[in-house]
Amino acid sequence: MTDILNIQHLNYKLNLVSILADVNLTVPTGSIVGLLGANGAGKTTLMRLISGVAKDHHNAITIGDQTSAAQRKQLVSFSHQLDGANNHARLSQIVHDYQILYPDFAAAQFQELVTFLELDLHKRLQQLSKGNRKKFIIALTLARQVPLYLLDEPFDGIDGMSRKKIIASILQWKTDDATILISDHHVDDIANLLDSVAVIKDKHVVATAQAETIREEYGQSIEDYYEAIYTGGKQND
Ligand SMILES: Nc1ncnc2c1ncn2[C@@H]1O[C@H](COP(=O)(O)OP(=O)(O)OP(=O)(O)O)[C@@H](O)[C@H]1O
Repeated sequence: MTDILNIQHLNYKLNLVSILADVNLTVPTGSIVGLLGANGAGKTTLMRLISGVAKDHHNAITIGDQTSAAQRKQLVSFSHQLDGANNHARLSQIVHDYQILYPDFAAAQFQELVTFLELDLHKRLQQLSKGNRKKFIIALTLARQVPLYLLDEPFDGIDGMSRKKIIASILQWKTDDATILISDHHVDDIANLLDSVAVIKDKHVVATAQAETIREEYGQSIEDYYEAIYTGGKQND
């Protein structure tokens, strides 16, 4: 199996402070990988770097065979939380702008996601509950036709029913070739979705493992595996 994402010796500083140090990670095409780490571990920063929103000055990140940020942006759909969006805008307007920005946006697939997630596109962004805002972000993110999707804490603060719907939508709309990197600190939420995990701690990826290996060889749940790393242990495939 080929790797869609390859990160070699990635270092990243903000205001002279080291945020990520010597991060190495490969992600096989078609897999769903959990990027796990405590608050402040660097998950969002890593996703910003992968997507090209934040600058990796040393070309340490390769997607497909592309290392430049401009090229990588075309290959990644990143759930960037709509921070820059106009809160007064109707969802339909935001979708329209998104379509112009991303020619790979599949309108029919987006419409299916909207129906499935029961979103009302006539509403304004500011009228959405936290959960519905998350659902809207998921629908926008998954509607792009790209090899790599980055979902940054898609379940943060949302109820169990909505979580199940979002998980179902991820599974239903994921094609075999699509790869998903999904960050979370509540491992329970995503454990059943994952093919493998990568754990970030102390500025780097300290452990990677297949979900099957964790369960069958280590005899652990993904949550136990993750917690053991955070309380001192360290394991790699
Ligand atoms: N603009 C910034 N300036 C300085 N430090 C920053 C900035 N943004 C993030 N950081 C620091 O970078 C580190 C990683 O933050 P990041 O948001 O990537 O973590 P995270 O794993 O996504 O956390 P969470 O689970 O809480 O969202 C943190 O220590 C944070 O304080």
